[in-house]
Amino acid sequence: MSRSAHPAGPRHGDVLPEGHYQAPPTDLNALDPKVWSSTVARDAEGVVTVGGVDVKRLAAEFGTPAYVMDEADFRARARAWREAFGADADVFYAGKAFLSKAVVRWLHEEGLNLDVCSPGELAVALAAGMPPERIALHGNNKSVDELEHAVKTGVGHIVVDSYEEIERLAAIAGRQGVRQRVLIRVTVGVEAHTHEFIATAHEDQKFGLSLTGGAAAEAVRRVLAHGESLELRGIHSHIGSQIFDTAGFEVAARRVVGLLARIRDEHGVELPEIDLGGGLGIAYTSEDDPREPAEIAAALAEIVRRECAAAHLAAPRLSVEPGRAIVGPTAFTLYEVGTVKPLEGLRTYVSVDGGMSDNIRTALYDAEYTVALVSRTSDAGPTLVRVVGKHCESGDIVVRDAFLPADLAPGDLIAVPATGAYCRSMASNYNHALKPPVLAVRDGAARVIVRRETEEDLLRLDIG
Ligand SMILES: Cc1ncc(COP(=O)(O)O)c(C=O)c1O
Ligand SMILES: N[C@@H](CCCC[NH3+])C(=O)O
Repeated sequence: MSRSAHPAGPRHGDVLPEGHYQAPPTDLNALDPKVWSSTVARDAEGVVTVGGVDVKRLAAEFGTPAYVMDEADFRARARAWREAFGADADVFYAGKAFLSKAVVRWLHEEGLNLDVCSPGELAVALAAGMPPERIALHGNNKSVDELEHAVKTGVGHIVVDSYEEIERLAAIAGRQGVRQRVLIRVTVGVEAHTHEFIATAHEDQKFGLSLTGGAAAEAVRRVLAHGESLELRGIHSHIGSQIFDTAGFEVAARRVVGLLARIRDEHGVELPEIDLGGGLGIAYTSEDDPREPAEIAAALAEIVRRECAAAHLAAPRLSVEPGRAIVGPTAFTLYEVGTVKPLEGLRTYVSVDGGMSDNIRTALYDAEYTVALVSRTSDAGPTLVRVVGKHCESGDIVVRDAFLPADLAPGDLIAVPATGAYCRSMASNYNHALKPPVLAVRDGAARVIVRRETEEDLLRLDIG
């Protein structure tokens, strides 16, 4: 995802390096099904509809900016993951990607489990009725209070991430008279980003206990030593984000299974579970080619089966934690165009009524998005645009370089697809922006599942 040709991006009229920047689309009115959710279409007037509701109606009724979530698409993706992994594996949706009570209910109904990584996420999960035993708790610095609450709640398992946490949790479970199920998060020395992975390069980060450095083995000893209050169920690894192939998972699985074999040899215990985490990629632009859940599930199951057979271990139960791959493609962000500022010889700056407060990923990760005019079609030719927000930052960019029709005008509605993951969940109140609502659309009806913030919401926290 590097942009080496021009640090500032392409200029209008540039010959763009092939495969590096998004090329001008042949049809600006077309909506690539790779990046738009499955019910998105244009009606006879050319207005984009989702779940049978047109975006002009959504904007009129609920205002902009708004995250628009395609409920049928979300459910279908969740179900596809569940079915792909089958009865011998568990799918834990990673709530950090996006969580709300409605989403928890959909997940529950579709038979998925939930990974939470904070007391806030746990509260939403419980408020929406997710059975505690189907919740896993993550985090690299869980407080005593958080652990006490999680154990009391009866969460299915806790993924421990440090020696301190093992000692704290053992004491807490002991006091509560329960035997808490735990997985140990290990650092497998694999850093995976899209097509590449760099073995051993990922030791230097805050998550997990190092396999190569021996910390993982020591954590195993410590958890087993607390056998009365802690039940060691398995090993957890998570290798990165927006990954398109399974090569990194293959290395991770081999190393995790290697640890399982050592645990059997040293402690005489065969652990029944391994969790390979999340990180599977989605299409943000037409150039991305994610793999289907069935293909990923088959590949991961085969990797684990092969590695276990080689180590003469019975294959443990596998779990995965996809977040982005389920929720990312299910939503787009709907904006109204406020200003259109052509910069001669460069590009046209299109200002929308949101920005880095509703999508920080472009500024934070140099993430790539695409954009479309959705309130009408246009026969005008493509013009190179940068979609920017209304914040006091020159880095307040939503879509760095894309093409929109040259007749784009204030009042038009544009939408950025694939914003279901890590956009609302990472939204901020910078410049006292009000976080946009999340709308769920299905079968011709739209409803608010997370309401728009109000100035009263902001002022309520401000104790003058
Ligand atoms: C432990 C863990 N599990 C699951 C996920 C979900 O990742 P993604 O949304 O990329 O699938 C993350 C986030 O990267 C994570 O840290
Ligand atoms: N938040 C990141 C990924 C990190 C997820 C949590 N470990 C993103 O938007 O891509």
